[in-house]
Parts: sequence; structure tokens; C-alpha cells
Amino acid sequence: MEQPLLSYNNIYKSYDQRSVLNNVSLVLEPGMVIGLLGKNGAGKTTLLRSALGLIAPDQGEIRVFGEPSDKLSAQSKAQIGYVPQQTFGYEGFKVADALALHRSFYPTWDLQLEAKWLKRFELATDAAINDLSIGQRQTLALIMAMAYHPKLLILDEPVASLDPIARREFMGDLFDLALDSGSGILFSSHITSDIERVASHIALIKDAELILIDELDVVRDTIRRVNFTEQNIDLSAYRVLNLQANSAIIYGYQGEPIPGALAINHLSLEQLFVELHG
Ligand SMILES: Nc1ncnc2c1ncn2[C@@H]1O[C@H](COP(=O)(O)OP(=O)(O)OP(=O)(O)O)[C@@H](O)[C@H]1O
Repeated sequence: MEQPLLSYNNIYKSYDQRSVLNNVSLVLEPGMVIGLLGKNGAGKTTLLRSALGLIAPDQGEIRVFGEPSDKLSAQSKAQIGYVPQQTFGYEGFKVADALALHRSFYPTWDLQLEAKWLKRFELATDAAINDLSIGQRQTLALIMAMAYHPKLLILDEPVASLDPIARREFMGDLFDLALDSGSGILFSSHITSDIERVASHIALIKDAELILIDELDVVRDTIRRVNFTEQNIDLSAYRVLNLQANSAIIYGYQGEPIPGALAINHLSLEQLFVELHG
């Protein structure tokens, strides 16, 4: 089996005795695009930053390309692309100068890709970074993180400030990048439609715990809301993600009848997210 690009093994992290990551395990293999979904404060940024050695977990082990994340070699670091939630450096630079400096760190920089994206997103190279809109800055940050074909791409809400057209195009490129070059992508987002469009896998984080990690198609196909009147309905054949007085969200449904169920309904990713947090 190929070595995972990134693996989290039983990660715990607390701040002031408040748990932010609770026993999180996750593996990113080449070709996977994992969309990390969770509400504000769920622990997404903490999880992403800890992969880069920027945050040290209290317990557990994180490996990137097989190396411990807090002792990454320079060679491994050069194969990671990271776009934080808040960009940016290069204040006082023009776009062209910032790109030239950034490019100089990466021998695998793809000038054609850079030119294609600059054109597509209408970023003027003579514009001053300080004058760019938030969305334009985010676009530039994405170009800077992706144009050297990193093996591992970690994106913290990468497209939140982009308009829907730019979002759609970038998300498409992300997916192509992963599939073409055997890279892997872990990105966080609140935008369930973006995750549905490009992710191969979804990781759902709630109250510091990874409550679901699986292929997106499997999640879509086997998640259901079950309505019932009797409290003694037997749902033991499923993973119950949420249990209310007269309904439950179950995972692992295969189309069979459930005795006592009044209704068994599909849930979109957005409905799942809303209902889990309702
Ligand atoms: N350095 C810190 N000190 C104390 N608490 C922190 C620190 N960093 C993060 N936290 C807390 O940890 C929790 C998780 O934060 P994190 O930034 O990982 O969430 P998130 O899922 O990325 O949220 P968002 O979607 O709003 O970006 C939050 O409650 C946050 O306040």
C-alpha cells in the first residue's frame, strides 16, 4: 500500500481544559480530496495547523509523508501547499514581485499554470497587494499554494471569499490537481455545495470529535432520517448520529425496511449538517 500523505492518529488537543480535538484519527491517501465540515469553533483550523507542526497536539501522532509533523524535513515542507484562513504576507509588494519571490522557493513551479490562473481570475500583475480585495488576495494565495504542484495541499476555507464562479473554477482545479498528480487535499469549508462538488471524502467534525469520515458517495447513499413514534425502535444495525424523541439520523442504511419506522428519508449534506447542529 502507498504511504499516506498525512495521517492523524488519536489526536487530543485542549485549550484551558476545554477539548478542541478529541481522539481524532484521519488518513489522507494520494488522490483523496477530503472536505472537512464543521461549524465555527469545531476544531477545523486546529486540526489543519497541527498537520504543519504549527500547533502541537497534547497526545497522539501526526505524520506527513511518513515524517513526524513537528520534525518535517525541508524537502517535505517544499511539497506542502498551505492556505491559511487569513492570508497574507507580501504587503507593499506588487503581484508580479510577490509571485517572483514566492516562485524562487519552489523548483517545481509551473509558470503556465500561474499564467492560466492569473488570466482566468483577472489578477493584474502590476496591482499592489495592499489594493487587492479580500477575494483577490485569496485567489493569489491559492495560486501561490498550488502552482508548484504540492503533493499535499492543506486549505483552510480556501474559497470562502470568492464569488460563485471563481469558487466553482478553483474547486474544479483542485480536484484535477489531486487526480492528475497523485496529490492529496485536505480542505475545510462551511459551504456544503463546494464539498459535494469536489470532495472524494467528507470528514464531519462536531464538538471536537470526528463523527464521520467516509467516501462522499457512501455518506450520500446511506445517511437517512428515520421518523418513528415508538421509543423502542431498534436502530442497532446502524450508526446513530443523532437521536431525538421521534427521529434519528442513521448511517449505513442499505434500503431495507425498519420495523416501527414511519418514514425513512434521504438527507442532503446541508440538511445533515443543519440537523446535526439543530
Ligand atoms: N490559541 C488558542 N487558545 C485558546 N483557545 C483556542 C486557541 N485556538 C483555538 N482555540 C479555540 O479552539 C476552538 C477551535 O478553534 P478552531 O479555530 O480550530 O475552530 P474552527 O473549526 O476552525 O472554526 P472556524 O470555522 O470559525 O474557523 C475554538 O473554540 C477556539 O476558540
